[in-house]
Amino acid sequence: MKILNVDQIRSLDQSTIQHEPIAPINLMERAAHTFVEWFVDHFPDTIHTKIFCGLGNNGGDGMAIARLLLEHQYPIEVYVVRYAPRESDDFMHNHRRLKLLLDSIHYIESTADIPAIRHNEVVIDAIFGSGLSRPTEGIVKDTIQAINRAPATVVSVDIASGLYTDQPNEPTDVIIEPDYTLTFQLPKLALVLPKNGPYVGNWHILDIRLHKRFIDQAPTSYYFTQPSEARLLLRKRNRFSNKGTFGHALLLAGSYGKIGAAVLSAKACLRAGVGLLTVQVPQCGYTILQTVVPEAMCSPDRHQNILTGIAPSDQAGHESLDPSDFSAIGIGPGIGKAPETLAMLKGLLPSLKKPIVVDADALNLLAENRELLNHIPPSSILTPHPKEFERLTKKWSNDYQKLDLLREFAKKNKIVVVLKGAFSAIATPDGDIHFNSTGNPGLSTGGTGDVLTGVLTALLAQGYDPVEAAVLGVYAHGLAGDQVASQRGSIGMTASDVIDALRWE
Ligand SMILES: NC(=O)C1=CN([C@@H]2O[C@H](COP(=O)(O)OP(=O)(O)OC[C@H]3O[C@@H](n4cnc5c(N)ncnc54)[C@H](OP(=O)(O)O)[C@@H]3O)[C@@H](O)[C@H]2O)[C@@H](O)CC1
Ligand SMILES: Nc1ncnc2c1ncn2[C@@H]1O[C@H](COP(=O)(O)OP(=O)(O)O)[C@@H](O)[C@H]1O
Ligand SMILES: [K+]
Repeated sequence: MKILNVDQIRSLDQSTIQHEPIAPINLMERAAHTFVEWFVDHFPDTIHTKIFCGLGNNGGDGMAIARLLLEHQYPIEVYVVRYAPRESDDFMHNHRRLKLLLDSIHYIESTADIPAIRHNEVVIDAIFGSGLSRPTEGIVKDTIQAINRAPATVVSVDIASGLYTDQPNEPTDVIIEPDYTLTFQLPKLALVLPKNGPYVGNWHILDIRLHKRFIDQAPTSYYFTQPSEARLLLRKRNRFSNKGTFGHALLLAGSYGKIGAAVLSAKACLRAGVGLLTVQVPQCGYTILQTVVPEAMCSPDRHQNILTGIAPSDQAGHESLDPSDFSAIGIGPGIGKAPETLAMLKGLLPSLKKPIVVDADALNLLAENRELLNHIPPSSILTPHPKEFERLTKKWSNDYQKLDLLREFAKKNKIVVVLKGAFSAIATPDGDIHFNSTGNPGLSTGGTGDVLTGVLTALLAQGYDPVEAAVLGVYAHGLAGDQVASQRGSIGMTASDVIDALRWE
């Protein structure tokens, strides 16, 4: 699904109005209906609801929502924040209609007009939407602060009032902190950025049937992975397949005290459908790996505690490993940053021809030896969390700047970069950014990144295109987390739970 900018969203409105065709006021009515459908479903107990409206079309939505909630017997109070002398046409239309049904509409012109808000109420925030053009000031600011202080549940219409849709806010800006944002038709860039977490809450998309052809043709470099899109990437298995069909992956993982990282990646790699798996671990991990992941072959490093090279240990007659024998290689989970491990990377990277997966300390070694980036095979997948990404690049001053850095880094190095976190951002060598839609805070626990490395290595080994592997793998990893959360809650989720919940259907 595309993420469009404010100008495109405005044109999308116009295009819908022209091509459907539909009168603007009816489009607003449709938006309000869709909102109320969600609201009634979510708050079935006709809870007391205070609706705060601005004077533009977001306020117009609020007026229409108020009327529809009245029809559903909700006890409502409506407050118009009078910050300017002029209202939009569609606001005025809905204002007139509401006045016929409601004894009184309240107007907020000074702080004395701001009502007390109780905990057992819901607030609907319809002050500003995508038309926000400057920081909130004066009475709007006072009202927003009062709403934020109140113990009630807050639901924002389209986007929290005060939050820009696709540009950074200043830290001093006063913005609604909603529990829910119900946004119309398409996700907005502001909704997927970490710093905006408090101004977004749980957000949902409401389909208001805007002009599909316009959306299809609109240029963008931002996408949000939908379930149907992820499912389309999934390859069907041939009835006559054999284990050779699904590739042979090599994982280079683990060091003394971190063999668990190798175990988690290995198990996840198998659960993501790889045909054959070899794991190279330091010798201290050999027995562990052979015991807990019997499906994988294990190649012990010549070193007891760290990885030093993919040449075999000469004892026990192990066969020599040749990187080109593997359909995909994943490097990094738990490997540490010993000089010998760096030497292994330096020796290995220039010899590689196929895309690999690079994670964790392998990324930190790259950050400390940036010339190695030139030897990463094109289309490889790097999976930094924000701290690792900062080490690879530099500090950013806001999330929009971070996205620019991410895009440039992926383009310049011709690689796929998965910047992990809530709504992980996957940058492609072409400069597109795909935000993931699955996952939850339960995944914020040690080992889940190792699981992702195993998953992505397995998908590359099966021949998935690297961008598709990243989009699908990150989606499936998050979905597994969601599955665990729905069964046992998100607190206490473990990386092993996530592996067990991986599904490919
Ligand atoms: N997209 C869709 O598909 C659909 C969209 N719909 C709805 O329309 C909403 C967009 O409506 P909108 O364009 O009228 O903008 P909105 O946010 O209501 O306010 C703009 C007004 O506020 C003013 N203003 C701005 N910032 C200010 C500030 N800090 N302090 C004071 N004033 C400020 C601004 O003034 P100006 O910048 O012109 O000086 C202007 O007068 C959208 O979010 C959605 O809810 C649905 O109904 C149907 C389908
Ligand atoms: N709040 C969250 N919402 C969704 N996904 C999350 C959240 N926190 C972490 N994750 C996911 O969990 C994984 C954590 O990876 P990483 O930080 O490397 O952890 P580890 O140290 O366990 O390897 C990433 O895939 C990340 O996207
Ligand atoms: K709003």
